Amino acid sequence: MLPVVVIHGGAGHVPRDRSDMSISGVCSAARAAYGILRGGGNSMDAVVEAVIQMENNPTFNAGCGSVLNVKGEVEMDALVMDGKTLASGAVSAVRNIANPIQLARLVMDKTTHACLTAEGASQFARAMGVPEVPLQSLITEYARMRWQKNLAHDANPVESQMGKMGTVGAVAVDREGNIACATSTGGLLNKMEGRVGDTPCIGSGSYADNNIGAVSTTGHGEAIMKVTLARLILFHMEQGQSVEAASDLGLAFMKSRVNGLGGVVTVDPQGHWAARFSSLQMAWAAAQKDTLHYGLYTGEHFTQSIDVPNPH
Ligand SMILES: NC(=O)C[C@H](N)C(=O)O
Repeated sequence: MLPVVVIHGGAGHVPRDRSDMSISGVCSAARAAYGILRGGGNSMDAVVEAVIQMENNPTFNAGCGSVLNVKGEVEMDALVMDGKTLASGAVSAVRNIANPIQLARLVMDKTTHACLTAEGASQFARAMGVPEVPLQSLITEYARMRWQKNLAHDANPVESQMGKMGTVGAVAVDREGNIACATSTGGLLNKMEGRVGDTPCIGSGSYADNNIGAVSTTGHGEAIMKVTLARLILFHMEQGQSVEAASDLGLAFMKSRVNGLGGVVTVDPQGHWAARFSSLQMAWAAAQKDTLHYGLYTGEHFTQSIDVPNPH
């Protein structure tokens, strides 16, 4: 069953004209991550590579393409976790960086801390030689249009949040049985300056433990934090539930208890995997045994050989 990688491109509602781009984005990321695993690479390198690809893809709400805060600026959150040691690294409210997931990994590898935020994170990035990029290079026309639309008096903030949630994440198990996860986001549209969501919070935005499995989450961050969704799902797995049942139990609890919608990708140490969501859609892809799996709507599950070019 090993190795395996599972990717999401955010829970929410993907407008029809953007759905092909979302599917091809998650499939490319899954293919790249699986290439690393198939070549004997480790799960941490695989999930970070997958997330970098999606941060660089303007289709997703992470890196370039991030949604804008109320001031029209980009502030991003990211987290990585290593299931072997339970080491983790996160950054929150970072600006002017193309790949927050790389900075999160540097926090894990090069500091004794678990999370750096805002200006302190920028200073650390400079010290590590991570190049600064202009704010404008992270802002797409689409993100600006949605920001402006949402400032209008008659805007429906709930509806537009669900319009594009687009956070990205990946979980993987490598040949050695080591498990890792990575999640990255621009957060919620028109959020307050300084708002930190679930993504950089261990146990909410993701969690990985070689003994249990890993989960990367997406959806309404405040709801995800209330139920610590990633760890909740792993708790159900510890109690003997399958990856699929545990994911559904966690998402159902979040819906019934705090009225929150979202989605997850989940793996266990044997390589069983699931991509589940309570939102209308979630672009997802998985790669295992040289087969690419992907879907967007509830119940959708397409497969093809990993060596055949992207479906869209
Ligand atoms: N798109 C998302 O998944 C949003 C993210 N969970 C946040 O609230 O920051």
